[in-house]
Amino acid sequence: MNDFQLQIKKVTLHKLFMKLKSPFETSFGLFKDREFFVIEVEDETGEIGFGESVAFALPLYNEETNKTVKHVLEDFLIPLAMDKPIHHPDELSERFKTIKRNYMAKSAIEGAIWDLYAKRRQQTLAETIGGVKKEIEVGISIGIQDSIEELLKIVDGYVKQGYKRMKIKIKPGRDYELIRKVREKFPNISIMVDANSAYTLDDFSIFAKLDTLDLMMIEQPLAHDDIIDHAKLQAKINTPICLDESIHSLEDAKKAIELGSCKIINIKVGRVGGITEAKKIHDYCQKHGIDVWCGGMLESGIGRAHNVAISTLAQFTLPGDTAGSSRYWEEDIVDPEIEVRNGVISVQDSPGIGHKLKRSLLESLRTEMFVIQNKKMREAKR
Ligand SMILES: O=C(O)CCC(=O)c1ccccc1C(=O)O
Ligand SMILES: [Mg+2]
Repeated sequence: MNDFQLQIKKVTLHKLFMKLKSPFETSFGLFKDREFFVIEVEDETGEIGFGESVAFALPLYNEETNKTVKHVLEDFLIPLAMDKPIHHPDELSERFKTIKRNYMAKSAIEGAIWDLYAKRRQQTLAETIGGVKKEIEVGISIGIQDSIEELLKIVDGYVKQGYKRMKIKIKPGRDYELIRKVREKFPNISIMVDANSAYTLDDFSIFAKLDTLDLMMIEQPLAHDDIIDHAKLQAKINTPICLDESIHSLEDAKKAIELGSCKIINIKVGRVGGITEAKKIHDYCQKHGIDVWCGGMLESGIGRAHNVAISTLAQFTLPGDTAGSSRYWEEDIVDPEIEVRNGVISVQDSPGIGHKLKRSLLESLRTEMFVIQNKKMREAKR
């Protein structure tokens, strides 16, 4: 096991453009489509792994964009990944340490290498990272709607489909009254809200009212880079606060937990720089009794498959934003598509992410492609 190694021969960045089935509105903006990179890594044996970058076209969720991801991958991370053989994917976060932040770029290449590594070992990605579940529970994220009638109808539809919890996006002016009506109509379902950092402590009265609605949690109510005000808010309400945007690393998680800024953490592999860091946060939360769940970034099936794998770790005790392929896409780029049955996904049992890429569909959705060859290997062969 110790003498295992893989050497990266070639990395291909496929930039895709996919139209969403219907627009998705958050407090920071409206998505009508999704532009992102699929990362394909090939090693010296010809084995291939896939990763997905979760950055958006615009820096509205955090500071990264498709352009920064491409720049950082091409100029820094891919050369570091190709520099010498890899014995285990956990080595990469150490190798990337000199490059500050740029977590989504790091996660994109690291994820592809995890998939490749798992395939080389003939294991599922879930097994490779230490997952223990064969099935995971799934919640759904519902964008801001034009009317309460529309919102109630959508919630009703997802309740009937069996989703295990409803997450409803909120923003100032579209919060308490709407959620109160949803709670009134559905007294017994799990409801949470996600503000995507749209409020400040001046809005305390809104949180005091939301606190009466028996919500599972309130996700990232305050600034994207804050943990101090979140601690002040958490001290004044019973509803657990869940942090998303504020947590980029194990260090961030430790500080937030110590301060009492949250009781729950949403782990997005892309936001924390990859699976290795996500596992560290998971393990720490497990030790400290903090529930975690897997967030989503409107991924294609490649990113979703990685999310399913990470969700099989034991401390992912709450349903994640891992709704299936048909939630956002007319047709997904993976085969089989990610399928949710009665609010549950069955974890694939074929090696790696367990889903094949639909190559011709990928090509038809591709707007740009960049191929980076390992020059060292080419020279060695000559
Ligand atoms: O992928 C999903 O289904 C979750 C969607 C979601 O809530 C979201 C989508 C885009 C950006 C941020 C978020 C979020 O979790 O905050
Ligand atoms: Mg969120």
